[in-house]
Amino acid sequence: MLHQAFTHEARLYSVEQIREIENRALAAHQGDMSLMQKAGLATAELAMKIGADKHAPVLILAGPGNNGGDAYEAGYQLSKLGCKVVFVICGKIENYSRDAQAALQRARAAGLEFAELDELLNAPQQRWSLIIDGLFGIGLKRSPEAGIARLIEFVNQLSIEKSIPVLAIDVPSGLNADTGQATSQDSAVIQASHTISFIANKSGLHTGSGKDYAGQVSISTLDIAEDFFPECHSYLNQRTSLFPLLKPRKQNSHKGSFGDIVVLGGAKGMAGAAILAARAAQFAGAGRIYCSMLAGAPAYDSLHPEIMFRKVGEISLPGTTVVIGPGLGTSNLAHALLSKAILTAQALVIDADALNLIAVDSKLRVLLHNRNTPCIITPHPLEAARLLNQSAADIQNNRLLAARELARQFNAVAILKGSGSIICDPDGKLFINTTGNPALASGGTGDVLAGVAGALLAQLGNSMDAARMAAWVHGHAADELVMRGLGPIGLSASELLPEIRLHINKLAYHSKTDGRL
Ligand SMILES: NC(=O)C1=CN([C@@H]2O[C@H](COP(=O)(O)OP(=O)(O)OC[C@H]3O[C@@H](n4cnc5c(N)ncnc54)[C@H](O)[C@@H]3O)[C@@H](O)[C@H]2O)[C@@H](O)CC1
Ligand SMILES: [K+]
Repeated sequence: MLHQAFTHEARLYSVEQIREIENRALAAHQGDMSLMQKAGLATAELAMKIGADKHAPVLILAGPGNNGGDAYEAGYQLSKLGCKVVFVICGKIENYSRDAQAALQRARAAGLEFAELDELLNAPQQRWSLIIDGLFGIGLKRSPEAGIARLIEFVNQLSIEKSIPVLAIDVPSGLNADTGQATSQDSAVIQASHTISFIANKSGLHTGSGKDYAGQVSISTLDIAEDFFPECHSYLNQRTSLFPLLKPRKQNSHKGSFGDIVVLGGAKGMAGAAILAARAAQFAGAGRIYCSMLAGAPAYDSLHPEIMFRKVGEISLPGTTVVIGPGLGTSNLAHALLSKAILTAQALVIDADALNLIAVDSKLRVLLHNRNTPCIITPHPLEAARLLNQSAADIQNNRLLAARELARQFNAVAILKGSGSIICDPDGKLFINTTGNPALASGGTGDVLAGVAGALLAQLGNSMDAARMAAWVHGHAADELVMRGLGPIGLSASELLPEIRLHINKLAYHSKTDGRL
């Protein structure tokens, strides 16, 4: 799919790329307003929509860089709209850029109110209609020091206690716009209800801790023309770009048309994992589903007798899509099955213990790397850490980099699971998934994802398309169930299955709106 097919909201740029776009746009300066004035105006307009009103003042935090400049412009515009604003200046203003200085002067000349940080911290009873965070944006370099960290914590607490919306300018202060992590483990980050981000969308707002801090994200390009934006390689994985992938089924089709899935897993005590993956493949539309369990297969699955159980040694893999890993264990038999699957399966989804086996065996790594048939790997951060010989914290500190490395080293499409799952191919093309919630943080949901990915891989033939659709539909099913009050607490992996089926059908058969069949 071409870069142009994605909206500005769906394209994700790195801070380095955004700096380049900004510099070129500044050099080509067009129109009467500076980029900072446009950023301020866009912030003020959104502020009016989400809570700024004339009955209680707006608290505006302005930091030591251009993010602070945006904050002055926003306050100035809000005052023109009749709102009372109170600024708190944080950090030195001597190093302000020309635009930020001009913005501060404009706010001062308009007679707007400025308060000292201590006054604010000592007046927790003051009512605010909205808090605007203009402390740090993409220029954050280190953890906010003690004074500012205290302010961030104060604002976070105040906004929760008094239900005050918090609008972050560009990036919630303290969050790394590329990685979606705080600068260090316990450093303070603004907890925004909304973020208005400028020039382009940023990965860090959508993965790792980003979703927790950014709230609802909107993008303003500041009217920078399309030609200033280079091709990008990272996108949001949204419903609209999944539509064309799954075609309505032909009348003249049969069960052989939609692929044979073989689930390999289910060592002693873990049989349920393989059954969940097999059932998920059924609900996601595979033609025939076989399941081989190391613990010994039951005669049939009484809830889904359509699943066919075979003894481990009796299953033929060529021509099938193999989902290997759910409950597989790391025995010698598991290892032998994995080598066989890598060598002979037509397409592969590798999950859970199968990934753990690959992590410690260089021969399996080589076999996998040398495959040239479709393959999806689905590690969670700990499995990714084992595969890349890093810690889970290293993976989370730069999830995009980790996903790219996984896809490259293992020559597969990687789904790095977690909040804002990342789907990446070996060429580095990357999508951040937009669906999912904490309901998915329970046992069995990974087995379901693997089964769905297998079924979609068998139907679509393309690993990236299948991985994107599987991640999206899996998360969307959980979102829909939570909306109906069936989670996040206590949602079981099995309950995802009919919901996943519903949304796969909607993707294949529906108009672009989320209408009914
Ligand atoms: N240049 C422009 O005209 C535009 C700037 N924009 C805004 O400008 C922001 C980027 O501006 P800057 O590059 O000035 O960066 P920031 O405003 O994000 O912050 C950088 C400043 O904070 C200091 N700093 C960084 N981390 C710190 C810490 N932990 N404790 C204390 N001080 C710290 C830096 O030394 C520097 O002075 C964007 O996020 C966006 O909000 C956008 O509005 C687009 C237009
Ligand atoms: K900010």
